[in-house]
Amino acid sequence: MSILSIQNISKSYGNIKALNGVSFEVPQGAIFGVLGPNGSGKTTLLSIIVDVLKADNGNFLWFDQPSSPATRRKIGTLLETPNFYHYLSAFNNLKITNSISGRGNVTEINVVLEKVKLLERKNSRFSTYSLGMKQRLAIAGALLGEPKVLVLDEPTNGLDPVGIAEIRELIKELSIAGHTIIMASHLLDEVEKVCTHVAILKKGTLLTTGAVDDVLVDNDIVEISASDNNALLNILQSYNGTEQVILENGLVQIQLAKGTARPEEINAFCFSKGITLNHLVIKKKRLEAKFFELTNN
Ligand SMILES: Nc1ncnc2c1ncn2[C@@H]1O[C@H](COP(=O)(O)OP(=O)(O)OP(=O)(O)O)[C@@H](O)[C@H]1O
Repeated sequence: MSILSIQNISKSYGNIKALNGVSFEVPQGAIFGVLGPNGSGKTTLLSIIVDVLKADNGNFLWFDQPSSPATRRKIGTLLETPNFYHYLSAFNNLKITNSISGRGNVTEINVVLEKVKLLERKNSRFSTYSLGMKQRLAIAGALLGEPKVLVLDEPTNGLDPVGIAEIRELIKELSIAGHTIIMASHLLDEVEKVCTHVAILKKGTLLTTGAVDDVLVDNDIVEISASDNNALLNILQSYNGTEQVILENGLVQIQLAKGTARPEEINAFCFSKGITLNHLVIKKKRLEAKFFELTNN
């Protein structure tokens, strides 16, 4: 079953097209990253799927059903930092969250505090919390009402490295505990480390989506040269399996799918076409380079 199915969603603010016909599916149990640079439409998309904003076109289904109070009860959201009271304890702050949102009940508060590892500090004032603890408390608030799905907008934004690591660990633990997680991020590294699936947005358009291992797979790059690199480029047009062949810094770069680089084959192919190589090196394409290429081309 697909937890969320987004179909052809578009949204404009005046003449700014924030989302342009975006479609993708979030599988059950995924940690799904919505990845894109600033301004690519991530917050707009998350706001639409939690009914804070209305799409101009397109629709979305939660648990194969149109959005309704019943589906919304199964979704915990954290789109912006909640306004917790600084002079109250974590426990009392969550009591207020519970009474305002109507989600969950008071007996659940200790359970969600335990989940985010704040139970021991439940009576400490919010003002004594580190930024990472404050964010974990915000996630605890989103966990009230036992949601099946958590929607988090840039959950590690503004945190120090320790806080970031804590939140990433927590997200993985919540996933193991059975929650499907949908999170926006502008950090490729974060999506690689935390997410199982990804949708990459650029200026409101979906560039690609799928399992992280498939979408962000490393490519093999074979770098070769000969005395006449233009002739080399030319013959490679008929070499099977290349994804891209370019001339860069005086070397010919052949991009191949991961694990398909066979240097002896390329060497033999060039030789059979009358070209002797004077350089042959295999490299891995950096994921950053791939992300840069995806979002810039
Ligand atoms: N209320 C608004 N009024 C006008 N334009 C808006 C509004 N909200 C967002 N936009 C514009 O829509 C586009 C998408 O913004 P959005 O906040 O969804 O992107 P984002 O990927 O979440 O970016 P960021 O990471 O910076 O928050 C941007 O060009 C933004 O300036």
